[in-house]
Amino acid sequence: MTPILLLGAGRMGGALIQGWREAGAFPVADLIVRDPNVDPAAFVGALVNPPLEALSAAKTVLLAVKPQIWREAIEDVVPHLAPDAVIVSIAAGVRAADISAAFGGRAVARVMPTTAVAIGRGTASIFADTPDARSVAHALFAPVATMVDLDREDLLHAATAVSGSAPAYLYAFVEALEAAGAGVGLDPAASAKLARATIIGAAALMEAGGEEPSELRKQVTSPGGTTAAALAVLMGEGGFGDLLPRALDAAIARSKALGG
Ligand SMILES: NC(=O)c1ccc[n+]([C@@H]2O[C@H](COP(=O)([O-])OP(=O)(O)OC[C@H]3O[C@@H](n4cnc5c(N)ncnc54)[C@H](OP(=O)(O)O)[C@@H]3O)[C@@H](O)[C@H]2O)c1
Ligand code: PRO
Repeated sequence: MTPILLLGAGRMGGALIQGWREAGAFPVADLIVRDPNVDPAAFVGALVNPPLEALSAAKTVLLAVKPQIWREAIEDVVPHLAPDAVIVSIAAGVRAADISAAFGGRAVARVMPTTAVAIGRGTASIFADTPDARSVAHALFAPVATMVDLDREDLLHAATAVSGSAPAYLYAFVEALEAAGAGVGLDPAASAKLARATIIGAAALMEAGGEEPSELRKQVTSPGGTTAAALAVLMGEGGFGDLLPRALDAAIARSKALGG
């Protein structure tokens, strides 16, 4: 399945390269990077923006450009690809059938990853047209992500809302917690330190103990105590139970729109 051609090496393509490097998954010499403004020094050892003729060596093509420009980004590439190259797209919303048609009928897998692939702790929701394409997607993401196979392509919209976008929800929560802590009198630096360490510790505890989030929540929530008072706000009317379905609906609608 190598060499791997990355069309786009921005935040997500770059995160994958970093994760593969740290996991020792694919030698950097097996990577071909095509991204017009990339600094070759960031990908030493890879073939960076080679002449189009060199792209015929690629066995796997990772489509990692913005959904809005994917068609123009592949136009001059497709005629140079090997007939049996497998396409793996991480572009939000863009349908496998459209990608396959634009790539001359080649097999396609779609993956919705998260940025933590950079440290081998990503998540990857995977859908593929064919078993071979699914195997290629598995091989790309197994070294850096927890994988979930989807048996219907339309579920990728939901997976994007629940997983691909979700790291940003957590970071927004931490930002808000830090700001709220400063708002109730903590020094901003102390609030940031407390908020970040608390969230990281809580996530680590969830991972280490294997207990349900609801059980862990109960362990923190003394009857009639401070946590119960705060959760009445966060989980009451207008709280998480209302907000998250609305947020997921918004992400899903945007994912569908990006697919055209
Ligand atoms: N970021 C995430 O958390 C995440 C998660 C899951 C999936 N995705 C998907 O991953 C894809 C990339 O997202 P991203 O966040 O990595 O965006 P990004 O940081 O903008 O990366 C895209 C890269 O593609 C480059 N590019 C532009 N035109 C190109 C062309 N013609 N050929 C090759 N490369 C080209 C861009 O260069 P310039 O910046 O110079 O234009 C940029 O470096 C999107 O489709 C997105 O839906 C992202
Ligand atoms: N980042 C991409 C977006 O915001 C896809 C999921 C994460 O559209």
